[in-house]
Amino acid sequence: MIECKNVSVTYPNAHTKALQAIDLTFKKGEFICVLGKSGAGKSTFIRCLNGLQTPTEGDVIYNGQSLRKRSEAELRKIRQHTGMIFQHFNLIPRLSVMQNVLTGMFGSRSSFKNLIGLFTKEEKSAAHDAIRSVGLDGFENRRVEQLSGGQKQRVGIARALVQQPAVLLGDEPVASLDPGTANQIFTLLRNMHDDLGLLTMINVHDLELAKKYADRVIALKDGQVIFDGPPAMFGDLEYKETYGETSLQSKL
Ligand SMILES: Nc1ncnc2c1ncn2[C@@H]1O[C@H](COP(=O)(O)OP(=O)(O)OP(=O)(O)O)[C@@H](O)[C@H]1O
Repeated sequence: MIECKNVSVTYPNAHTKALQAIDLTFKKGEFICVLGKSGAGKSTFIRCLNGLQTPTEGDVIYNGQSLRKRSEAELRKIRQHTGMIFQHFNLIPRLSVMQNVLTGMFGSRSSFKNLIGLFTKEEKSAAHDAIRSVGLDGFENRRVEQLSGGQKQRVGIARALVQQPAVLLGDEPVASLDPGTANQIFTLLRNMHDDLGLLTMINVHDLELAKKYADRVIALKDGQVIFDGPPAMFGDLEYKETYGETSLQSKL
């Protein structure tokens, strides 16, 4: 479904590569967590998968289509069914929950319709359904700035849902949340993943979340893949190699 072929990224003026020759294939139905310490390349990697970041070498093949040399309009079309959720939610704080969720449909509508903010009954009904499915029934008209972090991330997930996603990407979506809320968000994501048969890929700092929810773990270090396998195989040695220190559990 998504294939990375020898993907490298070197940022302008950087001395080292943020990603180095990544060769990986991801299939529908996989729930993947990407681990790595700060600066390992996790965000760069996730952003390459939907064309937000262009590899300086190599290519990303998305459903058989190369993302290389695409115009912004072509990329928007290709990623129409790729939902993305972010650490800081990327919502519009002064707008309502409903208005924020409806922006998830922008990619499939004309710019004119988006500009005048005209939505059909069916579109509004689909947004209502998404809001209900993330547990925010009754919050439709609430301004997003009045919500808690966990509720904001639910809005972010509802916005991704109305895109009718085939792929869901998360760039540290629970890094700003307390452990209990982080678990609730991961439960919601996992249920959504299973119900819709998605390909889900999420950057996460917390190994316990990765072990609890993922089918596959990828660990990055200095822009290279140092582990790719089932969470159960990611032990103390792998932890030490990834983070450069011993896991808390093995110290206890
Ligand atoms: N826009 C940029 N310009 C220059 N260098 C960048 C840019 N974005 C990231 N980098 C560098 O690329 C490397 C990988 O960064 P990236 O943000 O992908 O890591 P990360 O694993 O997501 O880190 P974190 O967990 O802190 O978000 C780092 O060395 C970082 O400093």
